[in-house]
Amino acid sequence: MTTYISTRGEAPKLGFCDVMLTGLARDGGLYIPEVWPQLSAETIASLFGRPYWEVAVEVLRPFVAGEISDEDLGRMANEAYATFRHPAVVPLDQTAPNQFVLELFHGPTLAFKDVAMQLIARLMDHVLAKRNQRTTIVVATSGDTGGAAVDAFAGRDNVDLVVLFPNGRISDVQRRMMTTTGASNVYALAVEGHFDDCQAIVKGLFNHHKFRDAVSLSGVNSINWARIVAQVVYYFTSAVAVGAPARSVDFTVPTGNFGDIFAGYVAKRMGLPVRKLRVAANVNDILDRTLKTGIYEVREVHASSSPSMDIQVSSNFERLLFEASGRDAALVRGLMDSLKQSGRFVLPEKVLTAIRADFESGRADEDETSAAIRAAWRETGDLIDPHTAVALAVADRDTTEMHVPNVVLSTAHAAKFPDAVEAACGVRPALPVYLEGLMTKPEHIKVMKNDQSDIEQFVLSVSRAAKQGVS
Ligand SMILES: Cc1ncc(COP(=O)(O)O)c(C=O)c1O
Ligand SMILES: N[C@@H](CCOP(=O)(O)O)C(=O)O
Repeated sequence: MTTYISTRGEAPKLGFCDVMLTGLARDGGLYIPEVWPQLSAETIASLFGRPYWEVAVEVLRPFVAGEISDEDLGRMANEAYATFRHPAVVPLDQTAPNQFVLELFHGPTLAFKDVAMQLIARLMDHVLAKRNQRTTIVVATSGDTGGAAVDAFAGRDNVDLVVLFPNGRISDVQRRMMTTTGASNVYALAVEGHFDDCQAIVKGLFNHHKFRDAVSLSGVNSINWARIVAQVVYYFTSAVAVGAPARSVDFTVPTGNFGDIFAGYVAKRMGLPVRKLRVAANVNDILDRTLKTGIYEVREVHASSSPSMDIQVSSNFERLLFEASGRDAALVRGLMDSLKQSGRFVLPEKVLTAIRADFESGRADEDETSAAIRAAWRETGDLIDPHTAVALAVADRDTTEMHVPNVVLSTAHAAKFPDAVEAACGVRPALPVYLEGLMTKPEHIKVMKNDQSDIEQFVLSVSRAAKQGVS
């Protein structure tokens, strides 16, 4: 059985199912496997051409072994990816010599979050039912995680889901995906603040142990290891499609909370020959600045046309700090304390060097993002979303090694951001037919102050776990 340890070194070691239900570690850190599972070159080569759900079983098996059987995992993966509207689940397009675009937006809510969320909703339900437990999930979203969670968890018997989103800072389509479900176990809260405020509240709830135990709190943000591991799968499918393990591959990833690109790092640690992982940031470029200067410094958040990446505090960077420091939990605790107290920390030289061995970075401003949307439309007739456009702009400008295939992650469908796309190229993307009613359904939203105790009161009032005394 794979065991998991916290990046802050002061929480109990857990197995996969407990890690998945726990979310944030009790010492405020993030869980990571004690030992990185390895896939051999033969196993990686054998993934070529296989159905996506089968590859998911191969990649996830070592993380869940001894706790979830292959048969159960296969059944849940099969069901999860049957909800996608493309037979390849995550098709790969070639757009230039050695440039490929991985379309991760064919799931029910048109963003890459569906890839992990459809699977982990089934995994959580499976484990909760076996244990006869209920849970209360509180999730923070800058627009996409929330919709994916609502779709995946609406109507499930063992879960209440509370979604916190920044009021007025997400697209109408994103908001409606969270507010129109009508499911009695889903609550959409519009918080008067930024995404970082919502994420800080969620972490605050986890760090309030009495509250956390009273409502049996779980999280499905990328603080949850299960989210990361489910995202590792498409790094394998796409790399194998462009020649791995015989060839190395680069990835360019539109980045905010650092979960998606960290999944690429996990793939590399498991044996996938990844040369560089390229962080693509929008104007909220804290990670690009950090990689260039070694100083992680929180600044004001600017509203951009790629709102899901309007983030300053990137949760999963903590997992990378842990790895790049040689798993020095005391160092991670010190850096996180400094972040809390002063909004910044300085990376020790050896940590920065280790990070730069695996990562590069770039940023695209609003004009560059619009130009990338226009260029894609003019050159290929494809409408791309602004997050994908940030990555394409960075890939086109900052790729340093033209002989290595570069896979750009396309993380959302253009129709989730119709105003930004239309403003850039003059064409308004239409929602797929199955979502046609979305813009006219009644919405259920509660506006909340940016205040942890108000949110706690709300969650307590809706949590059936709390009412039943489950801890
Ligand atoms: C469409 C889209 N692209 C990119 C990102 C950034 O991904 P991550 O937060 O995993 O870095 C997000 C938000 O997570 C997103 O919703
Ligand atoms: N961009 C995300 C922000 C939350 O990221 P997560 O991967 O930690 O869930 C969003 O769309 O909500």
